[in-house]
Amino acid sequence: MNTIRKENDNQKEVLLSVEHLRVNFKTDKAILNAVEDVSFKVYRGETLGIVGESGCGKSITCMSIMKLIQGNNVIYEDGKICFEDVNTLSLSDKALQEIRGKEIAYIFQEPMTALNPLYTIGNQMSEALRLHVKISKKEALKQCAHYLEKVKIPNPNEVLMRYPFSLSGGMRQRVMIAMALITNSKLIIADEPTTALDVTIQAQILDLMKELQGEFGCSYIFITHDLGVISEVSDRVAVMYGGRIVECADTDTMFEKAKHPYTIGLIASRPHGEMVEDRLPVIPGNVPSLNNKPQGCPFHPRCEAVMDQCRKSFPEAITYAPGHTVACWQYIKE
Ligand SMILES: Nc1ncnc2c1ncn2[C@@H]1O[C@H](COP(=O)(O)OP(=O)(O)OP(=O)(O)O)[C@@H](O)[C@H]1O
Repeated sequence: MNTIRKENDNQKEVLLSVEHLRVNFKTDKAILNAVEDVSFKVYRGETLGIVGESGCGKSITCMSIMKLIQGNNVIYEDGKICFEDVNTLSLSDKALQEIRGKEIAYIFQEPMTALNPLYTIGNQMSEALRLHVKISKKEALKQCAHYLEKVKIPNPNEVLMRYPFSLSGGMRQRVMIAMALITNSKLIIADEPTTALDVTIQAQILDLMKELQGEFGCSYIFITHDLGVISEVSDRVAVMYGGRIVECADTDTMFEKAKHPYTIGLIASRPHGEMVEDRLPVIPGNVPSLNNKPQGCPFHPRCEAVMDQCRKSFPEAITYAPGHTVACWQYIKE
């Protein structure tokens, strides 16, 4: 049987390494496995896209990095999350507070999740900065205006005095990006940041994020269910299904040489420019719910290439080619 080869790091510097992460939720009736044995790396200055259908565990995986999951029914059963060699899962709340918003920032689909409607933008941005940097309020506001300019918000001094509800969705998302950059975050996790925006604003925000990455050298994890967005922004892509990463590769390889039947189906069902048929192919069936996950590979009930082994156990990921891993029994030779 193939053994797992170490991923080819190509001398790139690892910023974040998630190893064998398992996240469960305890309910009255059962323990639900939301994330199972997930491992991936994020290199300095790159964008990793995480893609998969709703409920596959993208957000829970990424929120675990900063232990952001609400509620006391969450169990980090196993795994390690090394951010610059610190295991964030083992940190106290106080130590995590130091990292949140400074080293690692999380941008949500709906910025109002993070912005307080009762305070002005200037108040919130400057206080977020002053949590991590010892400067006067006046100096902080000056820096805030500078960063609002960076995210191309016109009249930044006027915007600093406004309340979040008086800004458009696109403007609020720009404010969130400015807040992530002002503290010099090394890793920005963007969770469907453009899904709620219309297409032109979405394109502007994606372009802006790319431009700022060039200037600030930060890394992004970009969570989305939209393969079009992934192909635009990502250097590498991890595909999730049923709480697992089923395939990971650089973006070109993923779109041209995907190996996992789920990835192949996902790419085939994507609207594209040269469509000759009226209908897009769809992957039959639905994503399994957490309390009804099939044994073995969670994709097997929907998979056209299903084999006996797929119903019994989930395969270990193998390195199909340098930098390209896939977890599918088809590629494991006995
Ligand atoms: N607090 C919780 N208690 C129980 N189950 C939860 C809790 N939070 C999330 N889940 C479940 O964990 C699974 C993974 O959720 P997650 O939000 O990571 O999915 P996702 O891939 O990000 O989906 P979406 O694209 O819809 O946001 C889902 O089935 C979700 O219902």
